[in-house]
Amino acid sequence: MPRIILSINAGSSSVKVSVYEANGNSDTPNQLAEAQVEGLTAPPTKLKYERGDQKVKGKELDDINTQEDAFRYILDYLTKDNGLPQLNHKEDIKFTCHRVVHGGDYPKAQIIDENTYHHIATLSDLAPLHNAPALSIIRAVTSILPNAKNIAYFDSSFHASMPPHIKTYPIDQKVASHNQLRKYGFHGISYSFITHAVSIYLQKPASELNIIALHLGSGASACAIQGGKSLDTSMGLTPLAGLPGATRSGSIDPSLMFHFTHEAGMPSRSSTKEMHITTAEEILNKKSGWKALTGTTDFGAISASQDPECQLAFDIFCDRVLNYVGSYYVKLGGEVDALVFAGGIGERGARLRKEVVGRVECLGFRIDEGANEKPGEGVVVDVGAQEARHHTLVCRTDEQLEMARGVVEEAERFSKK
Ligand SMILES: Nc1ncnc2c1ncn2[C@@H]1O[C@H](COP(=O)(O)OP(=O)(O)O)[C@@H](O)[C@H]1O
Ligand SMILES: CC(=O)OP(=O)(O)O
Ligand SMILES: [Mg+2]
Repeated sequence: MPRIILSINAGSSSVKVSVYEANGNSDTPNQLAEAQVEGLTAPPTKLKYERGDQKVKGKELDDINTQEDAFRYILDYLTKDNGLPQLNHKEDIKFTCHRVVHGGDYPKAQIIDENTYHHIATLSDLAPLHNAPALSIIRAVTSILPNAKNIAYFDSSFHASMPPHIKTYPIDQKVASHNQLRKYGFHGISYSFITHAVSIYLQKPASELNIIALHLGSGASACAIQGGKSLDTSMGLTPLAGLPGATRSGSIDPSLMFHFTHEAGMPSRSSTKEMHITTAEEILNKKSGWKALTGTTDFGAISASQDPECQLAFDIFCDRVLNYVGSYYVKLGGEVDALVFAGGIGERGARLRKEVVGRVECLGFRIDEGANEKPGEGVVVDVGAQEARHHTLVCRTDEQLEMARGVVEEAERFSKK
């Protein structure tokens, strides 16, 4: 009998849930449906749904404010869809995969039992927009689908390969080691998908593939991938470091906060029993980025606007992205197969791609304007000019599929306990 897998991706501005059917002898899960609630940081939230030819796009929703609300809404929607009889019996859902952003030192996916749950909870302060919402969904699944086995996939695992001189911060090493203060890096489930997809597209084994990958969504990061493994990435101990995002400042001078407010070190009023953050962390994670600069977190609207604040936000993003493309190109010794754009902004932001690629022409990249404006169908699409030295690709990343594939691949390990 086919097994049903529910794959849940709780991002900072969206929740995406895909339903798969996996047959015993095939290693590729077959997608039955995909539902997405987006706009959690820019209400009204909207539903996108796809099952075969059946499509719903942009249905506005009321009273959906958190990732848990979004998940409960989606599960209800899926189970009420008459065209999805596979979900009529909740007990048929054998596995649920959960994207958990901060997994500390976990090098691979884990079955969620009491120990893993508590370990993920202890990391909540280090991913204030992510771990607690993911745990709220895990709790909901445990009560609604008691028969499903919950597996956590960590955004940080892909970066376990970063060498010590890249993951170590130059601070007192006793404190660093005691408090586990190092660079972890995130968006790893997406980078793993991208590596696999680009390796197939370029017909080059992943172990020989060098790419500069940009996952640009509500949270944005860059990754230098060498021989299919993470060499460096822009996020750090927390997803705040590196590129700016919808509500995040990205990297700033660490002293800035003490000049911004005298209350920087005080507990934030939005701290909860599960998650403690300081006022500084609250400001830099939730009240900065595109929201602070322009009043909206919708980068599509920012890119289309002529307002000076939007133009400034756009220019800042291009500038910070360039910092990483340039330095990762050097770290990879110029041996780069492709520059890859992914995530909501990377996949849909033609203007941003054009601007960034235009600025790195000196490195051998060049955009094909027609292909860039309207990238064709497919998981990976070339938007670079034919004569360019390196490819410029758009990859429609799919974190849910990456997790579901992992479950099928490791079904034996996950079925044991
Ligand atoms: N046409 C567009 N051009 C640029 N950015 C866009 C466009 N459409 C959507 N976006 C942006 O994509 C981002 C969401 O990306 P996504 O990767 O789905 O987010 P999340 O981090 O929640 O997973 C939002 O900032 C949204 O404004
Ligand atoms: C790690 C991270 O920032 O994720 P997202 O872009 O989904 O918020
Ligand atoms: Mg995301």
